[in-house]
Amino acid sequence: MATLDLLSINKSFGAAKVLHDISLAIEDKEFVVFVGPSGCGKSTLLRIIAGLEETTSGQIMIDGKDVSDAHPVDRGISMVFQSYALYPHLTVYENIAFPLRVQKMPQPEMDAAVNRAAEILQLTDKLQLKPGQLSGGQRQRVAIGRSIVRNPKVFLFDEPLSNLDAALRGDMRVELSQLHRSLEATMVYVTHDQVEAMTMADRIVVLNAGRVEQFGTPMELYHHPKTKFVASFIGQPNMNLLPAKVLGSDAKSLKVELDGGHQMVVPVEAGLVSKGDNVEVGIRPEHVSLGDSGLSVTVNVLERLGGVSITYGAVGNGTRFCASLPGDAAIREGTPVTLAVNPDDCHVFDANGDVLSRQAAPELAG
Ligand SMILES: Nc1ncnc2c1ncn2[C@@H]1O[C@H](COP(=O)(O)OP(=O)(O)OP(=O)(O)O)[C@@H](O)[C@H]1O
Repeated sequence: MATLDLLSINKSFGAAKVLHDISLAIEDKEFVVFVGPSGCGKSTLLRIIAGLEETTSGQIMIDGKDVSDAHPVDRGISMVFQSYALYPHLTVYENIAFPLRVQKMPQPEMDAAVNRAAEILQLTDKLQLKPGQLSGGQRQRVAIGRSIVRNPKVFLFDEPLSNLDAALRGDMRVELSQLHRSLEATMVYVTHDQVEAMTMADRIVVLNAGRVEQFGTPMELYHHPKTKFVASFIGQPNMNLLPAKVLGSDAKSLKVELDGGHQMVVPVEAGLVSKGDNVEVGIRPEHVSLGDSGLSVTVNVLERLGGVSITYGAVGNGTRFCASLPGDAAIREGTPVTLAVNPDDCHVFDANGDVLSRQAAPELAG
């Protein structure tokens, strides 16, 4: 398998610049997920790695070798598409074997390679069927099988699960994670679904308008988002962002008043923020609990999922607020509740959307 390095990749389509100076070092055997909203450039970046799209400038290195000008088939990569791209008139065996037939691989070797892939993907008893006789999940596995037999240095996946229903997507997520472990392969996976990113990735690249917003492990992004964009993109339900005013600060903490009047001291450095400035305080729905003091929230909609109760309501001047409370929480639609918030769990974003650095030990600010 292989390392994959992107060095200052820029891409424009005519006058439109869609990728801005992207540099990433992806390690051998890593599962890296590119995630971001529609149009942020993730598919273009993947296609550039595959050689299906040219860069405007920058270099692509696979295992330390510059492949920027190499033909796609010479890069040692294999790509699985959202659309499966199977041949409907060929059997599963022939679909998986297709790249090996093109290479004119001898039949015994081809049988061994296809059978191994079919075994890994639990398709052994489907090899003589046509794609039309398979479920969506099985078809996607055939497409993955066609990648595996090529024994690539790097696997690329472009939204491979988006045509599947929710339950099957969940199963395929687990299968892909297991596949990654058993193949010990370097994999790059594109999705707009942050749950896929969080559950499968060793590290996630969050893209925003053609720029890398943050590159880190799922838990780094969840606990230490560098920007409001990352904070609100990672985590489900989305992080709440409450307008707040800075009342004061010292070296280690910031005192704020949230929309709705609740005041708290958050253990973050003030940086360039000072008294009177407007900031936003990020509070994850799962980081609040029913309490005697805290945020006063009117519950508009309540979704009881059994394990958790999700409430959608409003604080202060109507700012939306979502809370995820454990179990069958004792709350009712249309009634106000008080939600306790631990300042250690809060994030503060300045007017540019950048997070204020966190301090370990909170201290009261004046
Ligand atoms: N061939 C092309 N010609 C012109 N513009 C393009 C071309 N391909 C992509 N773009 C533009 O580049 C930007 C990034 O597109 P890209 O498909 O990489 O986004 P994405 O993040 O994968 O989005 P999605 O999740 O919707 O697939 C978009 O603004 C898109 O319109």
